[in-house]
Amino acid sequence: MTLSDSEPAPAVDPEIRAERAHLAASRAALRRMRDDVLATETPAVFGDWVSTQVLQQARALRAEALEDIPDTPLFFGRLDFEAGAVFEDGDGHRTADRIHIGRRHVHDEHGRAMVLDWRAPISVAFYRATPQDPMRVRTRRRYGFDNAARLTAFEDESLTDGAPGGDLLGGELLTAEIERPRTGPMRDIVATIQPEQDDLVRAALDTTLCVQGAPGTGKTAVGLHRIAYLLYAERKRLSRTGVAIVGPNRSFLSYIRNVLPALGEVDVDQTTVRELLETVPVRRVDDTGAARVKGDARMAEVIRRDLWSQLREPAETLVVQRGSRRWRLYPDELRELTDELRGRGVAYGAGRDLLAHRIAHAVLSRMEAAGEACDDRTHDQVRRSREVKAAVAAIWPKADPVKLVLGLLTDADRLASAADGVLSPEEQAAVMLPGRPRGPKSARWSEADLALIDEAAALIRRPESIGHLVVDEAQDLSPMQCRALGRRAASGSATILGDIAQGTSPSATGDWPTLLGHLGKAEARLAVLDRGYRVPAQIIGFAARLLPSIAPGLGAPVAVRRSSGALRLTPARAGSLPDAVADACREGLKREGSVGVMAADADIADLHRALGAAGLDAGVLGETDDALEAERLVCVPASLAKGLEFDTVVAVEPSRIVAAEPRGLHRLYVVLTRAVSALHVVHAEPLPEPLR
Ligand SMILES: Nc1ncnc2c1ncn2[C@@H]1O[C@H](COP(=O)(O)OP(=O)(O)OP(=O)(O)O)[C@@H](O)[C@H]1O
Repeated sequence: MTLSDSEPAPAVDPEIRAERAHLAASRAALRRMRDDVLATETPAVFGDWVSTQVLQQARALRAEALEDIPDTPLFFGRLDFEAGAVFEDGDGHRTADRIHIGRRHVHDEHGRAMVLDWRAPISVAFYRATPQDPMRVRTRRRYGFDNAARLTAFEDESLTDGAPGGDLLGGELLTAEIERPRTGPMRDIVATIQPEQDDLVRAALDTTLCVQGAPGTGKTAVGLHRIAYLLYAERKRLSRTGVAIVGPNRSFLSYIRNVLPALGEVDVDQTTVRELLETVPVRRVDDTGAARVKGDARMAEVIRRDLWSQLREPAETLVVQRGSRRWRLYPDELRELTDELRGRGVAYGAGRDLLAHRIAHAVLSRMEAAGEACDDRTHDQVRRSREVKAAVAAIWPKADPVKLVLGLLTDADRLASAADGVLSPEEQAAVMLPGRPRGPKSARWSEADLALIDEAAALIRRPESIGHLVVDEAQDLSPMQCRALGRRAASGSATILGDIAQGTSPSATGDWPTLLGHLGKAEARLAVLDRGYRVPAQIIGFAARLLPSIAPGLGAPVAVRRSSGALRLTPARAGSLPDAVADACREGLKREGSVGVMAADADIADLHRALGAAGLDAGVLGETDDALEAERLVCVPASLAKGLEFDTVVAVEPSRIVAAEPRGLHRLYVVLTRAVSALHVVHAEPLPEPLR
């Protein structure tokens, strides 16, 4: 129906009108705050181009963080407190105690808060107050918005009228948010974070957290919101040391990339383990046996032994010529210096530098004893002399991590001596590199090799640590990858997120304490999330039939949603499978949201072609970074499904997904738990046994 000029516009509730006015005023205030930042002159630091650039970059980042994202409402809630709980003016005269809560802090030109940041301590009550413990809140208000971010509704919850609160906080607006048809990349959940999640989001920076959570319990959401929270609460500390999130692959990172910017955080490194460790190009996938041995923590001992076996017994007397005089250090003295350094547990590279210093020091002591005047310059000259350099090179040769691992994995005798008593002969044979690479560039490295190179690199020089590391899908990390990540958070803390039942890598962990031990974070706080916000109960019930086989002892999440008709199984004849898949896609596309067609990786190309022939345009995940944004219908190789969600999932031929890899049942569990509204299983072969 369209309104003609003569018809009056429908009356807007005065409360909504007032809230809209506050929203508009807040938006204007945010614009002013951003303009102010942009208008500040960054002082040109005289003659210091780098400092000027740093200041300008900081200003640009601040301005970017204050950008108003048009389809993201600036506030989403309001708390009305008991009078005097929050604000009190100078005369002791109490004013209205009301705060609007939003994604960032907004103030007017007098500095008065118009919207308070959800991360501020006072906002905690929005997420935790209940009628049993109202935290001085009288009323909690939540807002509803249309797709254009126009405020259209609100919902008040009285915390003082004695009515018992529900199990979940958020009432109908929460239900609407959870049931919202999914399209494109992930969104933040800042308006509806639940108490059990908020408790993890706001854990102190020094706490290393490990969250085991079934599919859809909000682990990724918790990890992202925790980053935003920590950057707010500990901005000073973290601006020096940094924050990073490590996800399983690029498609996943692309799926989550909008969440932190929507929360005003634009300066977080989002990466994969492979990218983090990639010092040589990866050109090969290891077979399961090799990957398992290379990922085993025993490899650390093999590498350590090989590196240190390069030290040589001092055999020759060092003679340093200074003017007409010669100064000697005998092999015994050199051995003593070397042993002392080794005993101190220094990194290999640092030990090498220190040896040169120690030798120079010993020579100088001799010179001084003979009455020569020495100073720092003399020390430097001796340390850098040809003779001292040659002695250090002979005793403590330079080491290169890539060459070390290449040498170890291409020379069976060298490996045998480093791995003696650590790896069995079969295990040693399994890790050897194929072919006869002539050098690091011609070797065909695998992803598991990267962690070995990183181990060697860290033994030579310890890497810098970052302030906080969030690792998602951590159950798939090998012990060697854990060590690599743990080193990067050695002086910081970490948030480790995962689900043992979704472990698909050859080295996937069977329990968290072991993995945390490899990370060097044995003291982590272990938490469990078990309320599922994504997958409807019927689908979870179906997928959970796999649990006794893949993760005995782990339960299914308690689904927050039921949706009738969410699960469909369609048996098809072999020849008509593509038609049945196309029909299922058409069915899914009738709804509002995204449709993910998931199949064994090897079947995706054929499936994509068949859909095209049936007149269905589909993207292929992994081929382009924006497949999730560009298309509503996306073909998803099973190996890339982890962490993602689609409104409808069409799971094609489960038995082939299972047969494709050793942990195929785990992979199938991941695939079956990606659907928000509907799961349609299409198969010509019999379903895997637990699903029959
Ligand atoms: N408190 C909440 N309010 C609204 N939506 C939520 C809430 N918690 C989680 N969700 C939604 O549930 C879905 C699943 O969340 P998320 O991807 O973080 O789960 P996960 O535990 O990482 O799942 P998986 O292990 O399957 O990858 C997302 O769409 C997320 O937005």
